[in-house]
Amino acid sequence: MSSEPVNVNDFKELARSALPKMYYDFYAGGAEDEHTLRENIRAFHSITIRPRVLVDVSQIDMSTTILGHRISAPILVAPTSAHMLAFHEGELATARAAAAAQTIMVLSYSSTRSIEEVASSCDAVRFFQLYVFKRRDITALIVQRAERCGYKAIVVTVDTPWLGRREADMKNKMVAYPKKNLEGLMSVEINSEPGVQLRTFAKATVDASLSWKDIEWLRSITSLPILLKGILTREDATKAVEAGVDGILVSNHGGRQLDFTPPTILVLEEVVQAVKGKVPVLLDGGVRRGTDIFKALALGAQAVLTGRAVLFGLSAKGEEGARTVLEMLKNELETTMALSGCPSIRDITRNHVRTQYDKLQAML
Ligand SMILES: Cc1cc2nc3c(=O)[nH]c(=O)nc-3n(C[C@H](O)[C@H](O)[C@H](O)COP(=O)(O)O)c2cc1C
Ligand SMILES: CCCCCCC(=O)C(=O)O
Repeated sequence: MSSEPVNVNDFKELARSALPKMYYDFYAGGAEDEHTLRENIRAFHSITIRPRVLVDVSQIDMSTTILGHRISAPILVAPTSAHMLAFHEGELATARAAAAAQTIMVLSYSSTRSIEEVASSCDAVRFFQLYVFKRRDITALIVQRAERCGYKAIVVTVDTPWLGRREADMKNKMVAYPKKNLEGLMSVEINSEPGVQLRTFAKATVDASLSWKDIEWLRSITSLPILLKGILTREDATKAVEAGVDGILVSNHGGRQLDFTPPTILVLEEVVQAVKGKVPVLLDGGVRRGTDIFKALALGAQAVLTGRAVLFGLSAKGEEGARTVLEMLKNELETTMALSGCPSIRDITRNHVRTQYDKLQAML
């Protein structure tokens, strides 16, 4: 690309040129036919915006709070693994980019920089993402480390009892990357072929028996708020609220787990209605534009998280790239709010969007 990137898709192309194919495919790819991966993005395109005019938009305020923490805009950094494959400073650079954008980064348990290193990289509010391991003692230890290092919430990923089949990784014979947080705690040696090492590792370590009763156990090991990541149905949203969690993240893991799960933006409203405002509902999956963020907020999300957009920025231009991506998304959201007649986040309502379902209803 000869000109400077002006949007996330431009950064995706830069990332494609900057990275070895194996790493690019690991970041960009999804499970099996990648139907959900594509639909996450396409579904945003099926929703139109109903702008209101003659509203005073001379001042736009995108700031909001998540679990009591003020952020500059409702865009968080989703937990993604292995940032050192993108840039030598890895998650340290991402953490600084998130801090510069005055937002929250959720650090992946499978980061290539440790919980402690990221905590001391810069001053910011951060959350920690957790997989529950068969070794519950090690799980508890990791949570304690995150708590001690000042992380403000635990985001428990519940859509990964097994790792999804990522066929690009199989074809590329993707190699395992270091799991910094597990060093000295458990063996990360994997006796399997490149291409399936991550799946083999997940099968050996992640507790596939995890179930609703274990939320109580999670509660017993931390005083931090607990969010569940990977909820896609009203049934599970209701159970999550009953189990006493502090927040829900509507997510299909960016289309990397079960293919043919619905695009997150299309099930957001179902979850929001089931939750009845009892806990915050967040969304990730396919967010590439400020208009996507606006649509998610209109359908009831308190904020969105973005995974690949930040990875593309980091791969293309390191810390500056990750920061630029976050700033671009903020700028696009700001423009969308101004052009839709919404000077603040609370002015964005259900009436500001029209879904395919709304169109069908109107025809009845
Ligand atoms: C390369 C990559 C690694 C990821 N690693 C994790 C992880 O370690 N833990 C987790 O809960 N989700 C992980 N995810 C899923 C993200 O948290 C998020 O759900 C997804 O990226 C959102 O979709 P998007 O990439 O379209 O924004 C990963 C996603 C990608 C692309
Ligand atoms: C122990 C499970 C490995 C998880 C790998 C990171 C991840 O979630 C991903 O999508 O990749």
